[in-house]
Amino acid sequence: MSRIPQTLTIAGSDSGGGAGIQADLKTFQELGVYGTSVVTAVTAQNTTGVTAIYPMSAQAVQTQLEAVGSDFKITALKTGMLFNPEIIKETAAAIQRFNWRNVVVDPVMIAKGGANLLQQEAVEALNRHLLPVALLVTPNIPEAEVLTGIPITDVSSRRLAAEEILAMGAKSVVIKGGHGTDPQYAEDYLLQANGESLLYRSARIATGQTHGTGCTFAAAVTAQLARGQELQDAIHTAKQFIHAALSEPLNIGSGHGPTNHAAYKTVLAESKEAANIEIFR
Ligand SMILES: Nc1ncnc2c1ncn2[C@@H]1O[C@H](COP(=O)(O)OP(=O)(O)OP(=O)(O)O)[C@@H](O)[C@H]1O
Ligand SMILES: Cc1ncc(CO)c(N)n1
Repeated sequence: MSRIPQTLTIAGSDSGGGAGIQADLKTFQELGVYGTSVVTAVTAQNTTGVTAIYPMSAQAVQTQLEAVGSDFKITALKTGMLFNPEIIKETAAAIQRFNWRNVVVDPVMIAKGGANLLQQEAVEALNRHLLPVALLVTPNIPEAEVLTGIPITDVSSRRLAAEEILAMGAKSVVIKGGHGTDPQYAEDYLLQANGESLLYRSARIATGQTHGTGCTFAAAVTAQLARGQELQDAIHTAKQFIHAALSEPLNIGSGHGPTNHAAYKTVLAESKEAANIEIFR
């Protein structure tokens, strides 16, 4: 009997349900993998913004990691909001202790409304402890700029920033283009340690309902890795998943609404083209 792939998200709780742990678990479920979770912080949050952050103690994170790691066979995991250096260190230590592979690091820093989800002094800890154990790092453009100190203004500075992130020890990086300035396309740029690069391009959807796009994208990559897909294909599926989730908005909340995590399955069931994603080498 083949067992369901088991995954883990180490992230913050979003009471609004569109980002963080909630987005991750919904995405895992939609893609047919079993999701476990380690909560790093509880946020009071909705589509209009974050009103409070309650970080867990390092010990609370460590004991959750122990509970998951001692029982489940985790074949892929993602990290999201980690908030402070102590939580980052506990996370990196558990990854090593349990010999977890297929580690996707989403270096969550700032919520769409501007709230700081990662303390300033945690950036160095992220670079030092987590990037070296990452199979894939998934910064958006501003996060890639903070990680590297390189302003991303064109394709060559984007490449330079990606190279710098690999130099910190990550095996691959995808710089997501949601924050890009191109009105026509949303492009995600992948660079791997072997020098191979790919560009995933979709049409840019004109919508304000983008709360949790980054979490959802990284969770979809994680689910596909757990299911045995190769990295380049896992990113392709994730891009299709987020494109579908943005295409069929739920229209809930009065601010930046959440994406529709169920849309990808519906699109597949109707055997429509999931999304026209162009890939350039
Ligand atoms: N308007 C859009 N149309 C199509 N795709 C989009 C759009 N906005 C974002 N995406 C896609 O969503 C994914 C996440 O990218 P983005 O840069 O928005 O992440 P993020 O800023 O980390 O998100 P968040 O912080 O809200 O969780 C990428 O695959 C990106 O190409
Ligand atoms: C808990 C949490 N994690 C990540 C994000 C980034 O979208 C958010 N807004 N909230």
